[in-house]
Amino acid sequence: MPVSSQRGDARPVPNQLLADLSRRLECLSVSGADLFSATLTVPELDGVLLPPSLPDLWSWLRPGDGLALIASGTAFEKVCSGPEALDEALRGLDWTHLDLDESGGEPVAFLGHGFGGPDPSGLPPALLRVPRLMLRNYKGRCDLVFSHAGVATADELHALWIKEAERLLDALGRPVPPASPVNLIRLNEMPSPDTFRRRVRTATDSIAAGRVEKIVLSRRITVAAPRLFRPERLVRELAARHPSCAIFTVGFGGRTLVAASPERLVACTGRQVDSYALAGTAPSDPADPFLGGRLLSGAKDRHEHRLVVGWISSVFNELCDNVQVPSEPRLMILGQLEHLWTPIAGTLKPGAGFLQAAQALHPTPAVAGLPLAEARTLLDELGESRSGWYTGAFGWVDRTGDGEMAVVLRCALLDGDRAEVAAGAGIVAASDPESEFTETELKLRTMLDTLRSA
Ligand SMILES: C=C(O[C@@H]1C=C(C(=O)O)C=C[C@H]1O)C(=O)O
Repeated sequence: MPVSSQRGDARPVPNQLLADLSRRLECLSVSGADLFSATLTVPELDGVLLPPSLPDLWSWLRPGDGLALIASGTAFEKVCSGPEALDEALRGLDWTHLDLDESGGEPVAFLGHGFGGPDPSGLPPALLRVPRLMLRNYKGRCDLVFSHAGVATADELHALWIKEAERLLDALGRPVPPASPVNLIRLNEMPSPDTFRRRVRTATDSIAAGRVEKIVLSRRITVAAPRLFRPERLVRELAARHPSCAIFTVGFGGRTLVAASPERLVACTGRQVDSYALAGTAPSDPADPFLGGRLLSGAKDRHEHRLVVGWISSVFNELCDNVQVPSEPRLMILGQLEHLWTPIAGTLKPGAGFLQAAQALHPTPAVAGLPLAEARTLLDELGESRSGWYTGAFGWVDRTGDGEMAVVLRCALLDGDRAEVAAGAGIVAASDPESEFTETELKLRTMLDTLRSA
């Protein structure tokens, strides 16, 4: 079984890799701990950055940072009632780790959740998963992390882990050829364009009446393709087009959520934590000599952005020391779109951790509104519904509390030949229904254009 690197599907990996893994994993057995993981380095797979075709694919990529986490199988999974329950589930785990090559590579749990409230897609409100096998590539170096929940003899553990390694290596050996673009058919749209415009008007009336300062309204479209969508093909397209984004897949019950999110909810390394305020959007025209000028000098977008910066800063002031907030936003350019962007950083206070920060930051006013409670009430009154974890969060955390979660945006929920895509826009006092509609169309296009080649 020749296995080749996914960089150019060109570099063969020696066939004895599986035999070597088998030898190195001999004589390990688990007793006592809820969860047991073992990490070993695998130079033969260095440079593998893209996920292969695997059922129920879970993966997290930051192509720009040379990071890929590719999961195969499940050692431990817990469906939770919401983000708070994720924290409890993780805290309660007794997790032992054996670092066979002393590479320092920690095992990770993937975790994600929806926006909150009913989710018509039927995805669970929150999920925690530790894969049976995770391939991690960071800056070209590869390690494999094997995990198991419950007691197992050395023979049982060996058999389970080698079977999973076989499955992953076999999948990595199969190339993922690109596909020619197809036309997509729009099947349905929620709400209709006119209803969306009407909701924007009601929202600006509510803002004028002093009920809320900002509210985010969204649209969702289901499309059909003349072939089955392939998550691994969509990931390749997204990684090529948006290498600075967090690109992730969450496979569940035959469907797969795929996203290329520009918005970091939280990232944590040691005690250092940061989050992105991303709000204020305009079409990006590379031929425009005043690129970004409209956004950086526009009163409406600056106001919309300032509200998000202020809110995230106040969460950071509760949880962190040395909070750093740049005085001026930068511009984030993503294909046809540009956003106002302020990265906010701090040092976690004693007692505060990654999951606490992730919970406190969800949902930011970039995806919900301000003040939050009133915005949620108004969203319900307007009939806004969020499906398939859109505007929830997804990411990973290791046992030491290092990790990252992204806001679920620029996403598609793939189901056979169908895909559901969603996009929203922040509404403030000066918002105009037609421009907000156009903004959501542009955001939808990020995913719809890419889906044509998936
Ligand atoms: C809600 C979305 O995007 C959010 C809203 C933005 C805005 O209103 O300008 C910009 C980026 C995101 O924080 C989306 O992409 O669906």
